[in-house]
Amino acid sequence: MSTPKRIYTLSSEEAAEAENLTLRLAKEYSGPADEQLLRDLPLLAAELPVGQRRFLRDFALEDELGYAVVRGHTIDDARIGPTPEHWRGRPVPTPEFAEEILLLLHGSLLGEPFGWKTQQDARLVHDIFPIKGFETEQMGIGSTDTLTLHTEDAFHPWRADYLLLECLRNPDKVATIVSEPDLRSLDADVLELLHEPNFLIRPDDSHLAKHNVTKGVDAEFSEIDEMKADDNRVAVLYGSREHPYIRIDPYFMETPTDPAARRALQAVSDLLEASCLDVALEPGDVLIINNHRLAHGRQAFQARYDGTDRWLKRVSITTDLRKSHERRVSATARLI
Ligand SMILES: NC(=[NH2+])NCCC[C@H](N)C(=O)O
Ligand SMILES: O=C(O)CCC(=O)C(=O)O
Ligand SMILES: [Fe+2]
Repeated sequence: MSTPKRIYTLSSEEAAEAENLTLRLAKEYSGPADEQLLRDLPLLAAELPVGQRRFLRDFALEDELGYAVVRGHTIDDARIGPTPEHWRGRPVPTPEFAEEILLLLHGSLLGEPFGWKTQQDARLVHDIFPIKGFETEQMGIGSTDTLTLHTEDAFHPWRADYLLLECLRNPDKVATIVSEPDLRSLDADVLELLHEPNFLIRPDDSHLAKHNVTKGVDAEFSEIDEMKADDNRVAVLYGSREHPYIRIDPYFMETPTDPAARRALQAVSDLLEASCLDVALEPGDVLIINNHRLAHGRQAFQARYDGTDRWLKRVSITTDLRKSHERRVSATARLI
């Protein structure tokens, strides 16, 4: 048994290898949703430096840590160009296609990338940067308010197993917040209630029709609407009793009417808040989140809106495409 490692820093030779690989692939494929690229990803990932690949595999298999960082990729600031004003209306491929490929390659060592028909107009690789007019929103595109702690897409049974965030720029060192609570510190009765289906987690606002192009996706948005009002109670903790997994987004959860369940949710929320750490991503960092263990968020900041804003890329990874089979149009389709 090796102890899990938190960070892998590439040597300059490894960074050059990874960069050459992604620049080459960016010329060979048409965009992040290129069917052939998605088929080829695991084969292509075999060309990434072996140390980095082993690090990701250890992280996944040990399943101990909530997050890990691969640091030291080269980001060509001039090539990627200014931080866009919006994720809509970008060219395909974008100038940062090589960086999107890098993120997808990391993901393919952990599982299969997928996207939501109800989020960022069904794009597979998401942009996270501040957008004018959304400053106070509880979405990745907000800024002036702390993005509260959450499991990514906590409301959904097919949510990601891993969430990957890649930093393209972050001049003000705005921190991503990570919280890896020691759940064993909770009282036994609280733990018991959290392991039972007592809780309502609602879809977050990024899945609302008003934030997306809705053409042809009516059924999916209706389903999101239904999920905002249904009575599908779920457990916040699951898996082993000794080292449980967690699924939580207090901001988008209903306050339980039962006083004991309410206290249990408050206790785990307080523990999450007390377990927070800041991780300020640097350009070239890939943050790998175990979405069954980590709650994450982001510190508040002041957007610049001058092309130099913080800019991350995000992709969701599943270890089991099959569970969403009914929703995907073909065996290899990635949108659910
Ligand atoms: N507590 C929260 N703010 N939850 C929602 C998280 C933001 C959401 N994942 C987005 O894409 O923007
Ligand atoms: O901006 C960050 O560091 C995290 C963003 C995030 O959690 C999200 O967009 O869901
Ligand atoms: Fe998130």
